[in-house]
Amino acid sequence: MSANRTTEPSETTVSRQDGPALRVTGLRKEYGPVVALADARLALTGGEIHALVGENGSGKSTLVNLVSGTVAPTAGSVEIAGQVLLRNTPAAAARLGVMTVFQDGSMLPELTVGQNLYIGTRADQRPRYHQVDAWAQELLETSGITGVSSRTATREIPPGDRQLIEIARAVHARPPLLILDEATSALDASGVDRVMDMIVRSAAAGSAVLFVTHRLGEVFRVAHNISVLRDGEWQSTVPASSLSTGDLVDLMAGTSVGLDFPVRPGVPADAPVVLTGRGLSQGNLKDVSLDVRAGEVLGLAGADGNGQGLLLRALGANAGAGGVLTVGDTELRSPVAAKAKGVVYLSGDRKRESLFPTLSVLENLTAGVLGRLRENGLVHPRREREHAREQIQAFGIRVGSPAQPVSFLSGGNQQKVAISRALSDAPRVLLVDEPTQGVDVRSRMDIYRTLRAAADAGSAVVVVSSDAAELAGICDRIAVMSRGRIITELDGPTATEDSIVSAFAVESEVVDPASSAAVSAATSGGSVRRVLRAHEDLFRLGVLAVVLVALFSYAQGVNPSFSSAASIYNIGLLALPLTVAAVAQFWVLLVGGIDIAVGATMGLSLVALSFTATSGGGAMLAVVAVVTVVVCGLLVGALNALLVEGAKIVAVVATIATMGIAGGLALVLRPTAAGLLSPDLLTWLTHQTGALPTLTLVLVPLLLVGDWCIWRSGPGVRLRAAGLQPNYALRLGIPVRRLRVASYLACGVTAGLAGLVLAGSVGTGEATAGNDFTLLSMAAPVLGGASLLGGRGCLFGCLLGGLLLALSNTIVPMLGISDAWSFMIVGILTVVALLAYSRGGENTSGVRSLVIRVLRRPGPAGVPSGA
Ligand SMILES: Nc1ncnc2c1ncn2[C@@H]1O[C@H](COP(=O)(O)OP(=O)(O)OP(=O)(O)O)[C@@H](O)[C@H]1O
Repeated sequence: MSANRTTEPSETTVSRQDGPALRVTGLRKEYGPVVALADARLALTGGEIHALVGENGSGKSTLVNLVSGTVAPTAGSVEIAGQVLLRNTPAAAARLGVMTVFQDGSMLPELTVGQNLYIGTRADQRPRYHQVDAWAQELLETSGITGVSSRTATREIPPGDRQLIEIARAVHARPPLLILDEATSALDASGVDRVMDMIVRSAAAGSAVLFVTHRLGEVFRVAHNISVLRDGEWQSTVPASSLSTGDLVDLMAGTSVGLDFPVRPGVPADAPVVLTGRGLSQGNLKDVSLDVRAGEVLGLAGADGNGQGLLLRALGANAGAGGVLTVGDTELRSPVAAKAKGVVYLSGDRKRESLFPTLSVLENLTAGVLGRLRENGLVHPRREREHAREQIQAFGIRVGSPAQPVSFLSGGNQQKVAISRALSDAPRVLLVDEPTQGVDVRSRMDIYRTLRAAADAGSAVVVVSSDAAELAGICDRIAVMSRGRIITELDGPTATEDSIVSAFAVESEVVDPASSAAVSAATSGGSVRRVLRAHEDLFRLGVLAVVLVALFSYAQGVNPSFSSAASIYNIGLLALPLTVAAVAQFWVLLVGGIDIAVGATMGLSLVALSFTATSGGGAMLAVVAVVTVVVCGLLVGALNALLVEGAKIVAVVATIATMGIAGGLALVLRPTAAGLLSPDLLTWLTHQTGALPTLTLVLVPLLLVGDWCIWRSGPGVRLRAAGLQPNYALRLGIPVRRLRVASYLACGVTAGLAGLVLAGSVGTGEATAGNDFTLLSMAAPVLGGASLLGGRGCLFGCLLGGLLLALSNTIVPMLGISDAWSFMIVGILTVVALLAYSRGGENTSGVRSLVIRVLRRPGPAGVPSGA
């Protein structure tokens, strides 16, 4: 990664337009009693780089969200390139020319880099989908990102590279208004250089750039003008050249702020070693040995992705790391053992690993010290509140109420909650990754003082930071890493930002730029595992196919006539309605929904057919039958969509209600089975070609074409994105709600068609005939690889899942055991699939996801600020 430190702001790069690229007037946003932004005003012209600064919680991200259309203002207006933003949606803002890189990113980990670039680019600027990889690779290369392949799964690349790619995507679009909200927070010096370079080039090309950051050095490097917010109120807009850093910090804080690093008393020569690592290895972390002593602050420095993060995790006894880690005489083999010995690890991935986003600020603050807050065996609410209040005061956490969900806090305030919790248990060793990411200057100083105080009180503190100045300011000792090894150690008090950077820059010149991705990928296992992860969905299908073949062979061993044409045909007939019901369920699972009413819809359709399709033949009968089930399915689907997306009722609850309504209506119409269906219809539905039902032969190509559309087309990727991360998808202008409504309708229609297929074997209007499919319609797609969290699986998997269930249903009687076993087998198979597919990744399909799904409210939740 080439460093470029010559990006000076220059008035000559500003090409002024007639009107402003952005004009914000009287903008106000209230969240209940919290006034996040009051009467904000701002104006930017094309070619201008405008920094927006303020302390944590001052309203910067709120302003960004309002201009980007992700939240609606309480009052005021946003004008982009002369046009008022009338609809508060990201798509509307994007149409007016806004491109935003959000504080917490919007790259979907489950998609490839190329797919992410594709869905984040305006329709008129992206290629046809089959050219996506080549187009994305070129975009990466022209942006100077050379170590990353467009085909790599985004989850495999480190956060810094993700951030760079996202910025490159936004800059490449040459938008009239480019917004970067703390877009450099995960970047090291060389990454920051590139971003500064991109910003300057973007402005030179005519974009107005609104740049939000806590790194004031970056502000003075590129900004022409600076606007300051304090406590949600606009303070002033001034030319960058008229202020010093100190003036700006004072303006942000509203008071004079000391910017001196805390005094380092020095670590006594006889300070005991509290944590020892020997031969620590994991992926690209190579055989590192290290002693950490009581009372010292040890920094781990290096270019992004050279093993610092892995070493810090290994020191916290992260699972999978090789080597020996000891505290005193005790060897630590797990994070739990480490925690018991006072070794506390605080991840840099705040959102996923450091906080409980749905719990309140109070619960997050007290989670680590509940033992101390007990009285008579129970946690005492008053002591809990007091502890939370003390921490809020000590760390200056800006919070409406301690009962607020922590995800509603601004990014910097969330970081303070995480740090405060890590410190509240007086750890023997504190391991912190990026302690001040997203934190304002004043709070940064508070955190430095707190870390120093912890060390002075006898704790050992190990810090990874991409900010070399920070390490130089607070560390007693700095271990510099390159390519997974410690290459040198610097004495903290005499080390400077420059000496640290040059120590690893010398080595970095020969570092393979792809190594950062490689090091990151190493956190999740070796190359075989990586290949498996990359083709995980295919792998699941393969496993399922093997299980099917094994079951079939077993059954044939027990009963040789099992492979006869008649037997295969019967299994096919059994699997058909199951597969179509599974496909119905799959549509909603794909976008993160669930439909309990699939079985009831099938029953209702069957009953309706018993009124409309009892006689006649030819094309007319076919049309009547299809129209009947489609209308039934549409009605149920529309009701589901209305309740889930309109009334915002949790999907499980809403569709249970729909199940009751559809099932009840079917019973009212046919209290007992009656109304024989037309013999012609039954003949069509059960027609045989070779050893298979003809409908199976029709279905298979349809499923394959459907899978091609889902996995290999632009709309398919956008649909999956809506299921994988609705909040991110929404920001990228994907109409998540519309897609969900469409999915419920598609689910209803397909469930109606499943009812028609079922009619072939039932033959009469039996209201309860679909009941078994309530569970089976969920089990089959899950067995076929679908995720209960959305965005995963395929239609062909539904077929294999349906076949497996049909096969197990057929085999049970052969074993001479009760039919009741088939229900248990379905349950057991589903749980096994959920457990087998469950993993600790970024979008799991495991038991955890089922719990989340059941508890989750529908619709993309309000995008948490800075979450
Ligand atoms: N969805 C929400 N519900 C309730 N309060 C919110 C919500 N989003 C933001 N806030 C509050 O609005 C205020 C401003 O938050 P905002 O995220 O805009 O601050 P910020 O200046 O971007 O801070 P940081 O630098 O820490 O990211 C904060 O007090 C925050 O708690």
